[in-house]
Amino acid sequence: MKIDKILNDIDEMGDNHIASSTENPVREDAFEMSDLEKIASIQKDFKSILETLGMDLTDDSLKGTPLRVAKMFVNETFGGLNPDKKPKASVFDNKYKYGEMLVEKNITVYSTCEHHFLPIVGRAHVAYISNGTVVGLSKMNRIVDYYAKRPQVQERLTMQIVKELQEVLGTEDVACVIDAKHLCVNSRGIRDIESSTVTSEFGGKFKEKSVKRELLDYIKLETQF
Ligand SMILES: Nc1nc2c(ncn2[C@@H]2O[C@H](COP(=O)(O)OP(=O)(O)OP(=O)(O)O)[C@@H](O)[C@H]2O)c(=O)[nH]1
Ligand SMILES: [Zn+2]
Repeated sequence: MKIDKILNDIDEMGDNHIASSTENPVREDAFEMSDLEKIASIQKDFKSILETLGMDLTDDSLKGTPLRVAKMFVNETFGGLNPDKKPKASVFDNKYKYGEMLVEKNITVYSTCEHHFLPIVGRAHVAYISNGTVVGLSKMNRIVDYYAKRPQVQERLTMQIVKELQEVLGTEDVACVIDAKHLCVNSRGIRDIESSTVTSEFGGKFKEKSVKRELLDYIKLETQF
């Protein structure tokens, strides 16, 4: 009886409380509000922030800002919090039996640092080795963009991209490297305009030294943004 209860408690914790480390910390009731309701609520809250800062919301230039920001947050900047917007990745048979790695490099990353709500701007390089299935090239860019459009830390974003492509392609052999500037580091705080952050996740064969080396040779991290 006692052991049943313990097992049951663990089960419940698994279902309800322990988010896997690659998931964004999103509340379970996050989808109870429609996008329109979210926009209305953020509009009110952002107006309040501007008023607290002492801004005159009757000014022509400012009066539309709360609604503008609310729409931008829900539809654009944080659109990736809405699972309905997850890209449908069309996959095809690898009929031509292409057996080398495929690298989609220099994918634009616009994300938002979840600590300061300032932009993260950079490039993602995504690679996979086909296990019989190939994916439309643009879908890799779309997957990057979907996960980027959330409050993020770069480490999690990198892992989410790899995990999603592993599921889509049915193979562990997926890798992602992101090189990005965090405006919270560049424009405030330490104000180091030159520094950027590199994160990587190497799955399956990409853990092997020679395969990893090949990928790093292709992407040569010299991208300027
Ligand atoms: N690991 C990681 N850290 C991040 C990322 N984006 C921002 N940060 C860091 O998160 C940290 C937050 O630290 P805090 O000390 O709570 O914030 P703060 O007082 O504003 O820190 P400063 O930026 O040093 O002024 C900072 O060091 C940021 O540089 C990210 O994607 N990954
Ligand atoms: Zn930050």
